[in-house]
Amino acid sequence: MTKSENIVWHDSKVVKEERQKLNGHKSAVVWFTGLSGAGKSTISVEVEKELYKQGVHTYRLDGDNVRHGLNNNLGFSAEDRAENIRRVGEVAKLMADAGLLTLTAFISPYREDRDKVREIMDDGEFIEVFVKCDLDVCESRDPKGLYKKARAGEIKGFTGIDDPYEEPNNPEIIVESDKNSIEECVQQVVNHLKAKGYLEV
Ligand SMILES: Nc1ncnc2c1ncn2[C@@H]1O[C@H](COP(=O)(O)OS(=O)(=O)O)[C@@H](OP(=O)(O)O)[C@H]1O
Ligand SMILES: Nc1ncnc2c1ncn2[C@@H]1O[C@H](COP(=O)(O)OP(=O)(O)O)[C@@H](O)[C@H]1O
Repeated sequence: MTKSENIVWHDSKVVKEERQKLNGHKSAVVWFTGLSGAGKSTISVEVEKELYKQGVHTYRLDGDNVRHGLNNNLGFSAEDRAENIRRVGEVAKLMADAGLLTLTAFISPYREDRDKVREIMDDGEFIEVFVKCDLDVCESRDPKGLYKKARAGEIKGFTGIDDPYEEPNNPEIIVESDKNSIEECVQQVVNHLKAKGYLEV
């Protein structure tokens, strides 16, 4: 769906596959989803560090960061979250087209919004990582003190408290951050990428 008319696609003479060849690895979007405090940022940061050590070209998009710039006009209504995820999905797709293994860390609470991102990606280039963690554990971690504020009624529509989180039905990876250490979760993601051939051309 585009609002503008009279726009015509212009192809580049260098394509994604050539960029991947130059980089020596595939490109894709590794999409972390889960409750606030589940560990999306922590795990994706460590995965990126590990991939960098292995010579992989990466970039990481994080909800808190993107909402300071590109998406600073969006709040947390269902409509704004959908638009947040739509824009991030498009940016991540461009980054994958540029040859990067792109990591994203957004709550992305709605299955439909995540599935729409999957749909715009080429086959095999959307790797959904469900960072599974009991709400009780997320709340006890409360790294930013937001659950406390939500329970006190100072934040309305907080995911998991008075706003929904829809678990993925069929994610490529499930890391259980309330059962396994940060290192184990990181290794699980890196191992998957290696085993599925993403780290080579
Ligand atoms: N109402 C409400 N619900 C959930 N989260 C809230 C809310 N208000 C602020 N925050 C903070 O914003 C971060 C989530 O931003 P995202 O862009 O990932 O959210 S979403 O994907 O659009 O749902 C989230 O970051 P993480 O804790 O890293 O997930 C919170 O720090
Ligand atoms: N196995 C684990 N995986 C990820 N984070 C963990 C784990 N165990 C404890 N934590 C802690 O939980 C918190 C997760 O916060 P954060 O990464 O900001 O979550 P999110 O990005 O999902 O909101 C951090 O303080 C982190 O150190």
